[in-house]
Amino acid sequence: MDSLNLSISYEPARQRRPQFWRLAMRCAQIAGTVDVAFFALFLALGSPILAWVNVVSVAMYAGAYYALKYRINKIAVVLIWAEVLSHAALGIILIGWESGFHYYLLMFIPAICVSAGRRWAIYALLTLWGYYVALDALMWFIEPLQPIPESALHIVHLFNLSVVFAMFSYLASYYLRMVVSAQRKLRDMATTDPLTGLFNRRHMTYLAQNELARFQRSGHPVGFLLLDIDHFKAINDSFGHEAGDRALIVVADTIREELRAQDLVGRWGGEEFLAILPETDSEKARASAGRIRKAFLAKDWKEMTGIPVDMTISIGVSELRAGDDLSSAVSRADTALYRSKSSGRNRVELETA
Ligand SMILES: Nc1nc2c(ncn2[C@@H]2O[C@H](COP(=O)(O)OP(=O)(O)OP(=O)(O)O)[C@@H](O)[C@H]2O)c(=O)[nH]1
Repeated sequence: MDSLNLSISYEPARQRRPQFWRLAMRCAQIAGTVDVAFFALFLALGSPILAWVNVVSVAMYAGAYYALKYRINKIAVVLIWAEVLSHAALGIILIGWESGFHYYLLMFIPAICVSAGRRWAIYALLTLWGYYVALDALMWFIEPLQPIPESALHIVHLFNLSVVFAMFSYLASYYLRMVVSAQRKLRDMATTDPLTGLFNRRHMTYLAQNELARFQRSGHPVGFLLLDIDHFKAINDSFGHEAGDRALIVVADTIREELRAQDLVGRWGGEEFLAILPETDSEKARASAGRIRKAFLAKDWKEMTGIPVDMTISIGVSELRAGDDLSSAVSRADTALYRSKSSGRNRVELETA
């Protein structure tokens, strides 16, 4: 965990959380558009100073947008902060607390929490809180400098409230999507072999334990195939590791294609694969293994991998037995695989009774 934190904190700031900066760009766009609407609203309500404040705001958001586009994130952050803080203060001092301009300050809370380190986040949150309270307290003592009619004030309040509601909802759903997609990526990374896209050994062990538990409950048969490419070292040695990797991908696809959707296939070691076949006894598992072996023979390896060698595979087959644990079933398949290798390879061998 510590090493993970270290690696994150040593990344350059602009590369950190790129989604955050993309979101900031989107927000600058939305806020600029809202300020154009504000310009029209305040002109209509007879408050020209606030109308022209919005022209400055639009310019600041446009500046922030282009700063983010060219990755000058610090300038963008300063522009956005300056805009929101000054706009909220001006709006409140000119037409009153009831205008609801202070709601915009609250939008900084989630932004600070996701973008700053913990210490800076605490300082920034305290400063924001102080600013918010100071504005509130100020308005107990002074009257708005440029009051607008009460009905107009209600309209401004409703407008501000609605914009902040909409933006919070948008931000919340955006972050939810981000978290869900990050979770999915993490799960894939934890369970999948990056080269072949098959399950990795750790996840296969987990899935195998589930199958074992199901077998112990229901007694339904579960077949195991241990598959090993023949003379794979020679392929690496003759054509290079990258060619070997290409071949491994095609091998994985071939195994996957010949099995059913409910069968579980994983990369068990370098050029060794494990398949778990639910509801399959050893005879049926042997038939599946035979299909895979034949598919290897039928494949045009040169066309698929660029390697001018026909690859073959040896397969050991076993079936879960009462009292088995995972390693005993795999180990019987391994013994059968060894027999298949020692009897000349390109064969399917069944475990002995
Ligand atoms: N390209 C590539 N090669 C790998 C990978 N993992 C393991 N290997 C290679 O797989 C080869 C396995 O060699 P051996 O265990 O001697 O087996 P073999 O040459 O297939 O011989 P038999 O299994 O006896 O038929 C080694 O050369 C490993 O370097 C990988 O991810 N990519």
